[in-house]
Amino acid sequence: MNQSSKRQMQTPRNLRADAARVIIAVIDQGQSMGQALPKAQSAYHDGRDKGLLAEICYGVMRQLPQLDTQIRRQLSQPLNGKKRLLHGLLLAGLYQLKHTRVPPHAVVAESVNACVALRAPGLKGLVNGVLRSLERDLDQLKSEQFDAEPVQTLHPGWLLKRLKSAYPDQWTQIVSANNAQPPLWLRNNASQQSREQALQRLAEAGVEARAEGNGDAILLPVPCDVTSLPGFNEGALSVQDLSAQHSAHLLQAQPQERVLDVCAAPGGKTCHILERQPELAEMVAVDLEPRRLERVQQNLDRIGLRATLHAGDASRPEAWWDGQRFDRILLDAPCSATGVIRRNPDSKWLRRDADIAQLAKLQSAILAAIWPLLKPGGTLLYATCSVLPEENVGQIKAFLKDTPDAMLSPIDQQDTVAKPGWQLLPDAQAGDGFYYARLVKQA
Ligand SMILES: C[S@@+](CC[C@H](N)C(=O)[O-])C[C@H]1O[C@@H](n2cnc3c(N)ncnc32)[C@H](O)[C@@H]1O
Repeated sequence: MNQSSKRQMQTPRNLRADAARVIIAVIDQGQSMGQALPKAQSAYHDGRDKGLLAEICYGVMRQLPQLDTQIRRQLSQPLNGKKRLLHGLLLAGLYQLKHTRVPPHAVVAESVNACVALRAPGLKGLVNGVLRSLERDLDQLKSEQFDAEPVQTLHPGWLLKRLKSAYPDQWTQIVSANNAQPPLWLRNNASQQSREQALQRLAEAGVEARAEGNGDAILLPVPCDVTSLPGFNEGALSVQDLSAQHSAHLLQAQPQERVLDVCAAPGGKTCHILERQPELAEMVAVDLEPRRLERVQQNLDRIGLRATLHAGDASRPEAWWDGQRFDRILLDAPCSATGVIRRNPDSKWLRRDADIAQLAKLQSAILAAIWPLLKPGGTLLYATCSVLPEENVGQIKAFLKDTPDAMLSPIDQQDTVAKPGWQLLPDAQAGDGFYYARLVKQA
């Protein structure tokens, strides 16, 4: 038995203590929620506990600077070193008081109990005192206006600067969409059922749902456990944001074509392309991370689809490419994910300004390395879930300038060589922030 299992046997399991550990792992140790949260959730069997743990941790990430400011004011000295987890516990406590329906007495009692699980029973009094004092001032805390813009807007200063410069008229809209809870979007599998049939089955199961746009997207206004939806386990439905669902429609794969999906994991777009065009000659999906590629296989298995998977670096195709060119390529490039902050609020605190130039460099290296894999006459769809021009319009403009056989295939009338691509901004009622540019190789 390892040290951490021994420790867990000696101390009672406490959901607030686990939330504190996840929060501190993200804000102090730079782990993503995607790494830290599933590990913590695996200790719970009840879906409601898993859900509450996720709600608290994601909520704290969304509201972090305001919660942090309001807690620090209560402390005569910061909780550092061995006491640091208690700071995470107070962040979780204040989030619950301000933003959830958990009764305040339960928030305080559970947080005080968590001190034992966090091996700090001597700090029960401090946690009790701070949370009770915050509870007394709750109305004032909820409506407080903060002088510092990063605290008021819940965004780091470097990102605000970039958003203001790129979107002088829309940045406040972007910021408020980033701070909202994202809607739950499903993708209907057109090879198994029509969207109308899907809506009928959902209605029969008592699930409120509506279709949006001309594609496969279905909006669930009330989030639920998707695995219990009719057809989900058989692959008739998948979870995928509305904006991400444009990729298969824009790529327009045809029967007997060879298609490459670069940077494919966890495979949402690979599966959608196959659902819309089941008669491909071959679908090849590549991702750098072998463990993430396992997720692609799991998604393919659930839906009953097949693809050839390679773990490899997209900027070095010589290591995995068999030399046969592709008719269509989807390049869903690694990016800042600034279009999906509402789904990954931890990214606001994990990313740094300097990452953007590094990412833009990687994107242009991948584009240049992948372009030779496209047949003459073939189509490459470049996609990111970023809203930053350096990764999107700037990237494609430079590529078109440097690549004589690359031509823009406009997505709409605004998509021109002077300002190539289609930039979607996050919308509280609709899709994530996304960018698409479609390029054709001259025959
Ligand atoms: C935005 S995600 C892709 C999402 C995916 N297309 C989907 O729809 O489910 C970006 C992916 O790029 C992968 N990646 C990052 N750098 C890479 C590289 N140099 N070569 C190949 N894949 C890379 C990451 O592992 C990650 O899975």
